[in-house]
Amino acid sequence: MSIHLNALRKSFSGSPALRGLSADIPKGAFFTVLGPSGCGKSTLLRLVAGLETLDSGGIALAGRPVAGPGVHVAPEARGVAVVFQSYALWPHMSVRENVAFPIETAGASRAEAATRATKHLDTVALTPLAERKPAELSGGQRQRVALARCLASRAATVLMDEPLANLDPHLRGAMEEELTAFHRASGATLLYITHDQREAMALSDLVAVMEEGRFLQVAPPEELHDRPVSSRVAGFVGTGAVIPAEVLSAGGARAQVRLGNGLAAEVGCRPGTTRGTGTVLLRPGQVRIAEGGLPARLESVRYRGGIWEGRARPEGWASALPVAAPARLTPGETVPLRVTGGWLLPEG
Ligand SMILES: Nc1ncnc2c1ncn2[C@@H]1O[C@H](COP(=O)(O)OP(=O)(O)OP(=O)(O)O)[C@@H](O)[C@H]1O
Repeated sequence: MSIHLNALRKSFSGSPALRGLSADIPKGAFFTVLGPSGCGKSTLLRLVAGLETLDSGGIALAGRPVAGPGVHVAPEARGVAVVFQSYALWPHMSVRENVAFPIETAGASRAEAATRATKHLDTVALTPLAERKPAELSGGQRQRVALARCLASRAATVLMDEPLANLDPHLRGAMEEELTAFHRASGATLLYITHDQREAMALSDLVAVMEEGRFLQVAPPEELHDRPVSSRVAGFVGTGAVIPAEVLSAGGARAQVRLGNGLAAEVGCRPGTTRGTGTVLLRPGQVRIAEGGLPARLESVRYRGGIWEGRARPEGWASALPVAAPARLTPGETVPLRVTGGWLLPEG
């Protein structure tokens, strides 16, 4: 079901956690909230789940107001399932019972609950471990039990608070696949919380970048990466450099700019951009080593599996440019740079 968030405000002892946050999350979307620790992500999720009450604003699920002035629908009546970082499994129940129990309490017969539990344990490849207790499982396996329980609940909306945070990197990759499969299989609307930008990019249809109780930008991952609204958003997503620029001319979605003290480039921009000063975001792939380019000294180099990424500073420049190359780069060497892309930031 769709989730409508309208001007949400919430303070704790006078300090605001949410400061007028609004968004429309379409039915069936994988919607991720990305932001640093303390920006209000868990507060938002708890408000949607009904575990906190709003100070002002309103929340509607599938068009039905569930929180707002004079309205507070109880968590169990909202039709949402929540997966916390801690998984919240019942320790005395087997894996199978952990999945079947909520189905039974929701009114299904014992036989029906057992059938559905079996089906969903199979989906997350846990059938061989169905009779174990949670204590006898790895972190990733526990996570899969929590996912199976979510699938079995047939909740139309699933809220997930950093569900992969406790897993090692290898397991995270596998669990990302599970999450994508889960989303596809269930057709549920997912409100997913993370502070890991790589995870947000890999999983989501839409990402909201959150800072200090507000969304700075809500967009599909590619748009957030290639066309962020501000240097703040650019800083949350991917790597790169923000360079002062002079806009020489602009037409449609392209602008001719002069970067730093004289490097010419054509970059993307919002329609309606005018001449003047601005800032340009350059991603590593948008600066190439090419004959006749501006000489720059490599200050640092990192191997990224298949490509080398470095930062190179042209003489007299205040900031270094990101550079990517298929061949080995060596710190200290001077390389000729050409800019082959970039994005003029709308808000500096
Ligand atoms: N129950 C509470 N009582 C008092 N302050 C709270 C409470 N819950 C959250 N806060 C405060 O509200 C702000 C937002 O907290 P929240 O847990 O939503 O952030 P977060 O983005 O989820 O952080 P993290 O990524 O570290 O979990 C923080 O300053 C936090 O200290």
